[in-house]
Formats: sequence, C-alpha cells, structure tokens
Amino acid sequence: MLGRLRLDRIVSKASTRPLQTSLLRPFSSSEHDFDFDSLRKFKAPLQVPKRGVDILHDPLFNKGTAFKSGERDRLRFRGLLPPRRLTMDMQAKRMLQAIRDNDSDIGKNKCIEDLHDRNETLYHRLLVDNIEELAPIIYTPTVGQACKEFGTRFRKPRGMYFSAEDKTNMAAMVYNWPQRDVHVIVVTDGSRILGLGDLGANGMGIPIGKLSLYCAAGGIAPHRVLPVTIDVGTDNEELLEDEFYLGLQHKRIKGKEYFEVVDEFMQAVKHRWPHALVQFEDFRSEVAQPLLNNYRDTHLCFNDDIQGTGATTLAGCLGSLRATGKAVEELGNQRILIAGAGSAGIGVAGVLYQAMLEQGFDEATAKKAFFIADEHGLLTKDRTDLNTEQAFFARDEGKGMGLEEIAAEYKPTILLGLTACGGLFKENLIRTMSANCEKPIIFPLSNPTSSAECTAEQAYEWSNGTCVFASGSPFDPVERDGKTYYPTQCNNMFIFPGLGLGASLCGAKKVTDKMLYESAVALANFVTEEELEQGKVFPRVSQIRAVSKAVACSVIREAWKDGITTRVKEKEMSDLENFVDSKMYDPVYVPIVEKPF
Ligand SMILES: NC(=O)C1=CN([C@@H]2O[C@H](COP(=O)(O)OP(=O)(O)OC[C@H]3O[C@@H](n4cnc5c(N)ncnc54)[C@H](O)[C@@H]3O)[C@@H](O)[C@H]2O)C=CC1
Ligand SMILES: CC(=O)C(=O)O
Ligand SMILES: [Mg+2]
Repeated sequence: MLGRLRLDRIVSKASTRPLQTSLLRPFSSSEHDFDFDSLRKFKAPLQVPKRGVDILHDPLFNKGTAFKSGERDRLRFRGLLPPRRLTMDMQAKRMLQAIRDNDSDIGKNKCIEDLHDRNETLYHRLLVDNIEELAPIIYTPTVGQACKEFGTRFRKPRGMYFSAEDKTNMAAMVYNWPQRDVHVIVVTDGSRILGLGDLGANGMGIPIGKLSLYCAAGGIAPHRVLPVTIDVGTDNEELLEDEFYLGLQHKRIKGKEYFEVVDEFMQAVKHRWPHALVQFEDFRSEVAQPLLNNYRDTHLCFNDDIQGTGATTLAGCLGSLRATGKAVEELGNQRILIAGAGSAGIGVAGVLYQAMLEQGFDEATAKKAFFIADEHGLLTKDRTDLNTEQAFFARDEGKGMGLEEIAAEYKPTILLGLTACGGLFKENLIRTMSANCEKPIIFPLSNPTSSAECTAEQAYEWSNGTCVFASGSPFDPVERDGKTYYPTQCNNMFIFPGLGLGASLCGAKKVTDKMLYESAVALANFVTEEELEQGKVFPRVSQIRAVSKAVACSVIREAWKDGITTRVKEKEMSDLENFVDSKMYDPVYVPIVEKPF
C-alpha cells in the first residue's frame, strides 16, 4: 500500500515535466509483466530487461523511428537509427501508404504482418484506426491464402507449437513462453481451416489473425495473447508430399492418442496460466464438440465455431426479424433451413434453439423450427450416420430431401449456409425461398469468400431485392435497379473479442450458454433502426471495438449474476463500462527505461 502511494505521488509530479529516470520508480516488466493499464494510468515508464539493439529487435518494445532523442541515449542505441524522428501518426501514415501500394490483398497481408514482427504497437494502432479496411487483410478472406502460403513464407516464429512428439514435455514447455501474464490462447489443430479443409501446421495463421482481433477489437494487450497450434499430423496429401511443409510429416493421429495430446496441452496451460481463456478454433467436427464437452466445465474455454458463431448468427437473426418488421420474440415461429451439419451448423442451431427456450417457446415447438441438411439431405430420425448433437435436430420425415425440395415443401423463412461449399445456393433455391416468403433471410456464412454459398449480388438478384443478407466474409454494396443494397458481415469476430475480454477481466470460472446468449443480445442491440432500414443487420466493422466493449460488459454482468467471477468486486460492477474501458489496451508508445541487470 505504502509503495503504491509513493509511486502515485512521484508519478503525478513526473507527468507534468520531462522524464527524469532518477526521480521515477518505474514499473518493472518482471514485477508487473509490463502492465500497460497501469503505465497509461500513472504515465510511468516501462522498465525492460533489455538494452540497445535488442530493444529495437523486440516488436513489443520497438518504436522504430519514433524513439525520442533522450530515449535513444538512455537505451544506448543512438546512431543505430536514422536521425530524423517521426511521430506515431507519421509512421502510421507511411505504413498505411506502403500497405495500400500493394496490388494484391496477399501482398498487403505480407506488408502488415512484417510490421507485426517489427513493431506491435504501431501494427495495432493501424488496426484500431483502420479496422474496416484492414480486417479483410489480416483476417477472412485473406488469412485463408496466408495460411496456404504459411510454410513458404515462414521467417520468424510467433506463438507455440505442441506436437504429438512433445508428449510428456508440455508441462515444462509452457514455461518456454516468455510472458507470464497470458489472458487469451487461441488454439487450433489445423484440421478444418475456414472452408479450406485440413491445412495442418499451416493453420497457425488463424490463431494469429484471431488474436490480432483480440488486441485491436477486444483491447487485450499483445503480450497477453498466445497463438497455439497442436500438430498431430495432417491428412492433406498435398502437404505430406510438399518438401517444405513445416508440420509433422505423417497422417493425423486419431482416437485416444489424439485426445491424450490435447489433454496434456490443456492441463499444462491451466497449470501455468490458471485464469487464461482457451478458444478452440477450426477443429474438425468429429473432435470439436467432444473437446468442448471435455473441458467446458473444468476450464475457462469455448469453441468459437460452435458457440461464437451461434451467438453471432443469433444476433443476425434477431436483427433481421426487426428489419423485416417482426418482433424478435418471433424467432421460434420461423422455419430455419441450415445447410451444413458440422460444428458450425449444429452449433448455430443449438444457440438459436436455446434462445427460443429463453423467449418462452417450449422444446417441441423450438425443435420443429429447424430443417438441417448435409450433402446426404435432411437430417431425419432414420439416418444411422448422425452424432448425438445432429440426432437431436433430426426430423420425423423428409429422408433424402435436398435443399430445394425442403424449400419448396416447408417454406423456410431463414436460410443459413455453413457447408464450406462455394456456390451451393443456386438460383432456384433462392427464388423458391422468395416465392414463399416476403422477405427471406439469407446468410451464406462459409469462409473465405470462395467458399460462400452465394454472393451478395446473386442473393439480391434472385430474390428480386427482397432478401435480408449477411455473409461470413465481406461483400461490397450492390447496385440494382437504381437502389444500393448494403450487405453486412455475420462473422464470429463480433463476439469472440468481447467474450474473451469480459471473461478474462472478471476472472470467469467458465463460459456458460447464458453468457453467449447475453453476448448475442448485446450485439443485436448495437444495430440502429436506421441501419436496419437499410438492410444492415450487423454493425459496421469500424464499430467493432465499441461492440466488443458492450459484449464484454454483458458477459461480466451475466457471470456476476451467476456467481462465477473471481476478479471483480462491487466497486467495479457499479461502474462497469468505465472499468472495462480503463482495462482495454490502447496502442500508444510509452516511455521506456532499461531495467538494471
Ligand atoms: N461466418 C462465421 O463466423 C463462421 C463461418 N464458418 C464457416 O462454416 C463452414 C463450415 O464449418 P464447419 O461446420 O466447422 O465445417 P464442417 O466440415 O464440420 O461442416 C460442413 C458441413 O457441411 C456439410 N456439407 C458439405 N457439402 C454439402 C452440400 N453439398 N450440401 C449440404 N451440406 C453439405 C457437411 O456434411 C458438413 O455437415 C466453414 O466454411 C467455415 O468457414 C465457421 C465458423 C464461423
Ligand atoms: C470465422 C470462422 O471462425 C471460420 O470461418 O471458421
Ligand atoms: Mg473458425
């Protein structure tokens, strides 16, 4: 307590005049894990256990040409940078120009990810200030191509790899990660990367991209995130034959042995970082649900494709009901055709179903709203190839019916695509939907763009401009008969950064279904009447930081109500918006001093 009082007093003096290191008792990176929140609050310098050129080569501390003259002396690298000092604004302007100068999106991705490896503060500043332009570059759709090229592009490691060959070593390996204060881990086994299938160890681009959004949109500081790939081999023959492939060069291990590898990882992580949130990402459906079932009550974790996508799509459906002049409580009266019965399709069905119960529909009515089909047709009770979650939604009749037959027979009002099957929604399907429904809701949600079930233009054209449209990857506005249509993006990026921020800030013991439901409601409430009138059922991506904050507050309130928080007190709860705001990472340069060796 005494130490804190003294520090406040000294620092408040220091903030009014130039930095004098002799007067300051700086925060130490080893004591505080460079707690940027406190640094910002107290305007204290950051003490780093490095000197000279090593600081320039550490992306967490490097400011490049923005280092001030005194700092260059103090940190012993005067002469190692060109003499001119640029402000952060000038650096950002220059980098944005360099990114835009690339002809292709993948070129832009390389340019900005190079910056990620040089200067994380500037990278995240650029993302925060230009998220609408840059999200498609660091995330879907471009991240799909970046993953495909991951092996050939590899220069510098980011994140951790746990392979089947690391068995029995993982509890020790986690200590190789240099940061003590990890809050969020995104882990994949690379087995179903977007709609691109098994990309093995090359799938690492996805945890990296998702965590960039955690920092820029969710306000988690970059030293607190950890991208992970669990490499158990790949069944992708092309990769197995690729001489430069960087993952294990054998087929995937499966069954008991696979689950043992993941379990060792989960226990190791929990041992070193007991409060870290683990986000399962892009695991193939055969293992995604079983893994979630294994850990959802014992670890702070969730599956983004099942639960994050479910909450996002629920928000989109509620927004669409409002956009079509219906009450949100009408959800259970809809007829919902879901193409795709994998983790995303069934995950979405599960969250929508829970929402219907929440709204007061009984189980039988809620279940009847769903028509789920895979490439073998409608899920029906007489099928013997369904898992427990699929069987739950199986219908009594309609065996073998395809999408168009289902549309003609049952007249769905909502069509969701989660198949990874590009172009699956044909003209006839969408025309049938529109013939039977005044304003059909059409969401081709598969990523990247090449996997989308239809384009925005097709959906508006084939529905004669009547549909409410949202897609997993972004589409440009569409001009048709003198009218402009504005497609919005139904992507789990509107949920996971806020969910992670909220869960980690309040120290939630687990992620509950109700937390997801409340996240969806917070997202849905973000869309204004004006936007709905224009057919926009999701907020603009430029608002994602504000959305994430609202989602985080809802998550914390729900966890508090449920009695599963470990880190927040009455005081923080009474002024929650400000508390969350004060904890969100804002990428600005802070003064740096060298920690004495
Ligand atoms: N917009 C978003 O936020 C999200 C989108 N997704 C996308 O959803 C897609 C699916 O993901 P998962 O469910 O994990 O994959 P998955 O491979 O487990 O599931 C795909 C499902 O589609 C079915 N399918 C394949 N061809 C079909 C056809 N011709 N007709 C009907 N069904 C067919 C398969 O049988 C399977 O049930 C991916 O492209 C992914 O990018 C996933 C999560 C979030
Ligand atoms: C967005 C996402 O999580 C996916 O396409 O898998
Ligand atoms: Mg995913």
